[in-house]
Amino acid sequence: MSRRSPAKSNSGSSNTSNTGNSASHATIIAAHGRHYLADADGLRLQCVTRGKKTNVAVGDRVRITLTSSDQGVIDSIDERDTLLYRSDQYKSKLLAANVSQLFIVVATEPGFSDDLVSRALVAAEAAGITVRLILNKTDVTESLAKTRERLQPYAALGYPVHEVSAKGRPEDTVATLTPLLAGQSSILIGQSGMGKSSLINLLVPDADIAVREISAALDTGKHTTTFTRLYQLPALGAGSSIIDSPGFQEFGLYHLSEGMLERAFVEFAPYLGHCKFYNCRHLTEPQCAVLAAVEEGKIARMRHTLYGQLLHESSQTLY
Ligand SMILES: Nc1nc2c(ncn2[C@@H]2O[C@H](COP(=O)(O)OP(=O)(O)OP(=O)(O)O)[C@@H](O)[C@H]2O)c(=O)[nH]1
Ligand SMILES: [Zn+2]
Repeated sequence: MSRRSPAKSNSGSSNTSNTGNSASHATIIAAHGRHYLADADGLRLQCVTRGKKTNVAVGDRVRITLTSSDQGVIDSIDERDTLLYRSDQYKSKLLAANVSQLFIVVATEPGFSDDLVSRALVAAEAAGITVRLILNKTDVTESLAKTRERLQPYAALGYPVHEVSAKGRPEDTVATLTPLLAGQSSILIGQSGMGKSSLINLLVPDADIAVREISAALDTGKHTTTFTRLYQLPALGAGSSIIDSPGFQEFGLYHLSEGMLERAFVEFAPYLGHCKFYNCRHLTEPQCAVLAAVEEGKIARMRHTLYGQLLHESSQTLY
């Protein structure tokens, strides 16, 4: 995958016409290495890519040439609406394609990382995806007030915070989240221990069975929680789905360009274009409107510091 890659995929050459096998349109519902599981109108297909390609993501709509009744080869990827990915200095990892919204799950305890939350927000903004925060474990009243306070800066930026308690008030939790999921392709991410699995189990009644099926089909062995998977939610209307992505401990954004970065910090928007230098990087430049806003307390220092860190990452070579 190339640096600064846009959300659109190259569809590749489609050569479904002369293989003699029937071709199918399908959605990728799980990925494990170079092995994928696709859903074609309820039919499960184990697929591989051609050659060594690994540019397929969960959520991708693909064309598959069947090699048997339940196996196939991915010939092409349809153009993507969105693509969420992370990257370190060496490689990028596709998280999900075609999602319309990202839920970041945090909890009253254990504590969450502002760095990871902000990185996820930036990744979503850069990909053009709506973001919502879910505050889980609100039944843990001792740390509720403090956690709400920590989330306040994100709420002030316009990111909705939805309070739930997967264990304490499961029915209310479902009632809160169901309308948000209807008609959307959503992805749930969160640090370990925030209650993401508990939420998925509430929202997807047969999640356990689905995971066992997927891991058998992909032969993932015991590592059943280490792959991303998509669950269709037909009861919530056509096109509703939710992607469970394994706990993220790091969220590198080396692929974002400087221009993408400054726009992904939504609170910079009123100041962009008002710096003395048209190519201002908002780090140390004189008469920088962004730095002035930080000084005046209009932009949180924590966020500006992260911006500087991400800018630094973005200047590193991505191979
Ligand atoms: N008090 C309380 N505990 C909860 C709630 N939701 C989940 N937990 C507990 O928090 C712990 C972590 O929950 P999981 O659902 O496994 O969390 P996870 O985010 O999927 O964590 P990983 O599997 O490590 O990625 C478990 O012991 C849950 O029982 C809640 O609403 N309230
Ligand atoms: Zn500036």
